[in-house]
Amino acid sequence: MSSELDRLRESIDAIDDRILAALNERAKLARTIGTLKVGHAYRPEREAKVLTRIKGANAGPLADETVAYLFREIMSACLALERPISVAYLGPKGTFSEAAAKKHFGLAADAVAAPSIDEVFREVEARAADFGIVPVENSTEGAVGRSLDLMPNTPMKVCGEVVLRIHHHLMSKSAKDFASVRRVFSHSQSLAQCHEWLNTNIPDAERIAVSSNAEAARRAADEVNAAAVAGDMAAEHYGHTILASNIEDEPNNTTRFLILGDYEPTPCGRDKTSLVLSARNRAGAVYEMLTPFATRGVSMTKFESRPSRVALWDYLFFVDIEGHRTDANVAAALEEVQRIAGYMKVLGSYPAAVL
Ligand SMILES: O=C(O)C(=O)C[C@]1(C(=O)O)C=C[C@@H](O)C=C1
Repeated sequence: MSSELDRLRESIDAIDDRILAALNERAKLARTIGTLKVGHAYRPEREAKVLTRIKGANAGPLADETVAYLFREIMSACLALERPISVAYLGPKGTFSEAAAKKHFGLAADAVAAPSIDEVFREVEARAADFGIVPVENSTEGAVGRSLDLMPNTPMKVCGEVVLRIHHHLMSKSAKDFASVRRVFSHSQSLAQCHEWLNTNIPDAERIAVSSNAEAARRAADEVNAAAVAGDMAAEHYGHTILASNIEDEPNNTTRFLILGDYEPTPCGRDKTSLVLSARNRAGAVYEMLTPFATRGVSMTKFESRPSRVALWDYLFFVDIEGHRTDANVAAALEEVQRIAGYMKVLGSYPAAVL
């Protein structure tokens, strides 16, 4: 006699068959689309539209974020069937950059660890990887200088952004509690982001800054009563036990990454454009240079200055605006800014992060 539970499970099996058939039908269409495309099969503007549409169409009870993640993976698998893609990230395995690569491209993409931010740029420029992902800013620690410094000279385009909530955990293989932790390894930015928590909970443990959180997890795994401050992926990769979760001082700790590649996305409706500018060296020059954005109704979402490294007290300005470079008001504003600025490079127009 079939119980209520068995009947419900049979219904789920029948639905799973329909989902499976629909998934394969979708995959076949994507594969055909793949044969029609020239260049990269990856189309971030289309992916952003699919995810935005699915979130809008979702009737629940699954959350919009949940269905978006499921469709992220479906598209990742469909893309791999068209043409597998590789993505260089700042390694080693277990870094937040790897988590950002997986969040943006899904699990079917081939994520390749590079030893430095410079090497991520080089791999994409040399076509050793299809795309690269680099961190550009953290909500508590500010700009990632090296990523910005390499932007003006790369022939690659910015073709996407990823926003990742950063959760740090205290993890160890050998220490069973806070009291037995003698040394804590982490990247200097992460030690800074967890400064208050470390002062309160393990004030006597020595803090050692290393090149990445993943490297910290590796070092801590080899040493008795050592711990690391790192993320979930590093804990999993090095087999640590998490002694305390989410120890970052700022609960909204977020890092923004940019995707680099030899591809210029067309508009998707919710786009951003990244630029580098330099102002002529006279009073009011920066104000004057940015005025066309205000008069054309273009919103600026980021303004960051960095020494140009060409002349003393000479600066480059990294600016993000809303809209695509081909939108009429953006194109008109850029034309005026170009005339006023000493130098302007459009790094790329790309879909604003959906996930
Ligand atoms: O529409 C396309 O161009 C596709 O290749 C299909 C698809 C998808 O699965 O929806 C797959 C990969 C692209 O990055 C964008 C979308």
